[in-house]
Amino acid sequence: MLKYRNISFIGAGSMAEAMISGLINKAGISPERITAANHSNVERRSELINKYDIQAVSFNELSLKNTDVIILAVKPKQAEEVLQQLKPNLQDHHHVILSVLAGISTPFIEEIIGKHLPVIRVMPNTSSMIGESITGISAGKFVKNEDLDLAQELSKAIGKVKIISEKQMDVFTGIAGSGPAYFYYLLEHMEDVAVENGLDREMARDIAAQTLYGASKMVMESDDSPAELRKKVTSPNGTTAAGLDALDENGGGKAIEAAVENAAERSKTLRKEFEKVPVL
Ligand SMILES: NC(=O)C1=CN([C@@H]2O[C@H](COP(=O)(O)OP(=O)(O)OC[C@H]3O[C@@H](n4cnc5c(N)ncnc54)[C@H](O)[C@@H]3O)[C@@H](O)[C@H]2O)C=CC1
Ligand SMILES: O=C(O)[C@@H]1CCC=N1
Repeated sequence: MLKYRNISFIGAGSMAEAMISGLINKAGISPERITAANHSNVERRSELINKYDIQAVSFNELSLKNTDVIILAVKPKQAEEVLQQLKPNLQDHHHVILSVLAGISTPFIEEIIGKHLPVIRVMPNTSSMIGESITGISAGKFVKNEDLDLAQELSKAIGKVKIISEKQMDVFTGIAGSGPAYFYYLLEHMEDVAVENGLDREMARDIAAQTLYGASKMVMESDDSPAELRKKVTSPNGTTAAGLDALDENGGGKAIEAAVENAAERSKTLRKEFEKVPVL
C-alpha cells in the first residue's frame, strides 16, 4: 500500500510539487514518507520543507536505501545523466521507478539502469496539486501486477487514472499533460475581452472559470456527447451561433487540433533528441 512506502522525487520543480501537494493534502500521505531531491537550488528546498514539511535534499545527499518508490521528475534532457548516477544504488526487488518525463520511453530507462527493475511511465498534469489530475500510466517490461497497482494507487491519489499503451503516451501528453495550458490560454483570452467590455478582471476570471468548470462537469455527468451539448446551447440565429461562426472563421477547431498534434509530435521529438543510448 502506498501509505507505507517511502517516496523520493528526483527533481523538485513544478510537477514534483503538484504531485507532492496532491499526495499530502488530498490523499493524506504522511510528509515524513516524502523526499524531494534537486540539483543545487537550496532556496527551493527550503520552500518545499516549509510548505509541505517533507524532506528536501540535494541529489548527492539522497539515500535510496530508505526509498521504495523513485519518481523521476527532472527535464527529459537530464534523464540519461540522472539515471547513470542513480544506477549503482538501484536494487532489484526493492525499487519501483515511476517516470513523469515527457517523451522518454521505458525501454530507454530499462536499458540504462541495466537491471530488471519495474519502470512505469506516468503522465500527470499540474492539477495534481488539487487532486484533479488525469494521469496516464504505461508499464515497462519488468512490471508486475503489484507494481502497476501501486502506480495506479499513486495516480488515483492525485486524480483520475487511465492505463494506456506506451504508444498512446505521446497523444495522451498532448491532451492531458499539456492540456491545462490550453484551457488557461482560453481563459486568459476570455478574461481579456471581458475586461475590454466593461467587467472587472476578478469577476471576469470567476465567470470564465466557472463556465469552463460547468461545461466540463456537464460532459462528465451527462450522457450527451460534447457535440450534442454544444447543439443544446446553440439557438438558431442566436448569440452562440454567432460566436461559433467566428471561431470557425478564425480556425478555432483546427487550432485546437494543431495544438494537440504539435505537443504529441514534440513528445516524439524529445525521445529522438534525448535517448542517446541505442534501444534494442
Ligand atoms: N510541468 C508539467 O505540467 C508537467 C511536466 N511533466 C514532466 O515533468 C518533468 C519536470 O517538469 P517540471 O517540473 O515542469 O520542470 P522544472 O524545471 O520545474 O523542474 C525540474 C527539476 O529537476 C531538477 N534537476 C535538474 N537536474 C537535476 C539533477 N541532475 N539531479 C536532480 N535534480 C535535478 C531541477 O533542480 C528542478 O527541480 C519533465 O520531464 C516534464 O516533461 C509531466 C507532466 C506535466
Ligand atoms: O511542457 C512539457 O514538456 C511538460 C510535459 C507535459 C506538460 N508539461
